[in-house]
Amino acid sequence: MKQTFYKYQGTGNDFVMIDNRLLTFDKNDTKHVSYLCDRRFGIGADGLILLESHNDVDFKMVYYNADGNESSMCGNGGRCIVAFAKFLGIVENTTTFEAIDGLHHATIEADSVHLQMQDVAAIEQYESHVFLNTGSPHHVQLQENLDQLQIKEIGSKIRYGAPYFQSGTNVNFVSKVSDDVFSVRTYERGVEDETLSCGTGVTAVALAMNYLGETEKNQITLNTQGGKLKVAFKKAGDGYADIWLIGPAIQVFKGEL
Ligand SMILES: N[C@@H](CCC[C@H](N)C(=O)O)C(=O)O
Repeated sequence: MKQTFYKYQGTGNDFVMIDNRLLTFDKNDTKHVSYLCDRRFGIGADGLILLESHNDVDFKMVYYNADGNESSMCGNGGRCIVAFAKFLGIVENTTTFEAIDGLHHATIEADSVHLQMQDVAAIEQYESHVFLNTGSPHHVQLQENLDQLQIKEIGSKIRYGAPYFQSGTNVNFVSKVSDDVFSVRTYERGVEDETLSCGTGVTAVALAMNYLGETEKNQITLNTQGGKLKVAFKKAGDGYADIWLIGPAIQVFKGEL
């Protein structure tokens, strides 16, 4: 049986999107997922996302990295699946759905999706970086000469090095533009390369910059290689709550497998 797929992108973080409400997609075939995400032999994407039915909320999101493995939360993918659910007529402009890290609320305003992220209870501060989990694990470090960095090379050393090793982390390099604007480049675990944008990554960067006192603002603009995202949040004890990731989510094309 032919399988219809869609391609979505959110600030250049791109995804194969499949309506799997009839459970026809083989979720255990890691090689097939990585083949579909391959940019030379397949469709090409940073990840693959299945939209499935849910008993209590609007739908369920299942996320795979380009290496074919199911992974933790994808913020840009979360925004894209909300746009996809609207396209399929499952939701209108507000929704609640379940992802691997729990329930997410979202609203749609024109091409922009506002996605509520899970609260962050704690941030670990080290000499040269901070570490936090915004649905996915993120190493965040301030960096000069961001444009000249060999992200794949230095990101991979950090991702596979101590204390992360095989389970790994995503790695974000940040430079301050102004009090409420930061530029970010991200090495993504599971893609094992720089991606043009990472939603949980820019969320981690915005919280980390506030935590380190680099900004007192609670709405930050993040310049990624693929465009601008916004993150809004409230401080809550030692952590952060009411965290929103805001930006475009665009359908690029439709095809058949
Ligand atoms: N692109 C994503 C992050 C996807 C998960 C990540 N690669 C991991 O395995 O931790 C985003 O937009 O958040």
